[in-house]
Amino acid sequence: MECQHISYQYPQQSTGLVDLSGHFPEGQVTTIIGPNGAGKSTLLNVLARRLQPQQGKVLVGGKDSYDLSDRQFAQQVALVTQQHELFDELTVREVVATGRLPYHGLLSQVPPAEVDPYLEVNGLTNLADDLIQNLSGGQQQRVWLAAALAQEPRVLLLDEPTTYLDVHYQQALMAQLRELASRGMTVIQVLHDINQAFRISDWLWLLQDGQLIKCGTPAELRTAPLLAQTFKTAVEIVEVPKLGPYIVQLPE
Ligand SMILES: Nc1ncnc2c1ncn2[C@@H]1O[C@H](COP(=O)(O)OP(=O)(O)OP(=O)(O)O)[C@@H](O)[C@H]1O
Repeated sequence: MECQHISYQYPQQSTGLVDLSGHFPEGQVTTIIGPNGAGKSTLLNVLARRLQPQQGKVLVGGKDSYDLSDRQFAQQVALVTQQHELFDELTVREVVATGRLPYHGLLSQVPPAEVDPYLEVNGLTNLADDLIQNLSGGQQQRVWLAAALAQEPRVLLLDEPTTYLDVHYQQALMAQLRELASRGMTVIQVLHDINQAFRISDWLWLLQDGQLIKCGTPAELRTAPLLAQTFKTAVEIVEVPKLGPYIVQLPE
């Protein structure tokens, strides 16, 4: 996936995204980081075709994303976000089955055998017949991930996927994302925890005020002056035994 000169402005807003260009390496985990209001979610929504940029293009597999039909796009790109359409009356199995709609068109046409593996791999088999509205936030998050994976996308987009997850499931999710990338999926996520972002990612995009300040490997971006300037706080990078470099925010 690649951005070419993307600019996006919300109605009556001056900020959004300003002339972003860069790529998201195939089969790798990229994390978009930056302070509040930097444009991270806006960028993810542009990549997911939920917001149409006023200028520039997003390329998916070398094609302009807007040259693909809705169905073709959904076979290429899946989004896991915190904002969900009202699916309250659906069971877990039905929600995961919605991920197969780009291949079948109607929920009733989706064979259970195409849903079961995604329930299983996300630990949802026992919850399959429960209504999604009766699940905890963390369980719901796993259902949305399972539905996105059922789309069999080349590119998986995730907005703050760890928000409702406890420490155990956060680690399990990060391991799952690494595994998906190792099998060729391009994973692009927004995370607030920069240490987690640096630890898990192959590639990082650092945004500020709607602009791409720098993209590169964790080693290239892990510099105290760059992070201090972008996040407007003093930081130090310390070496923690068994963990490696750790970014610490210093008291004001
Ligand atoms: N629906 C909207 N309408 C108008 N302006 C918006 C809307 N959503 C976001 N913005 C503005 O666009 C800018 C970027 O917002 P965005 O949510 O993309 O930032 P972010 O980096 O994801 O922030 P956060 O870390 O707080 O989630 C901000 O100035 C925000 O106020």
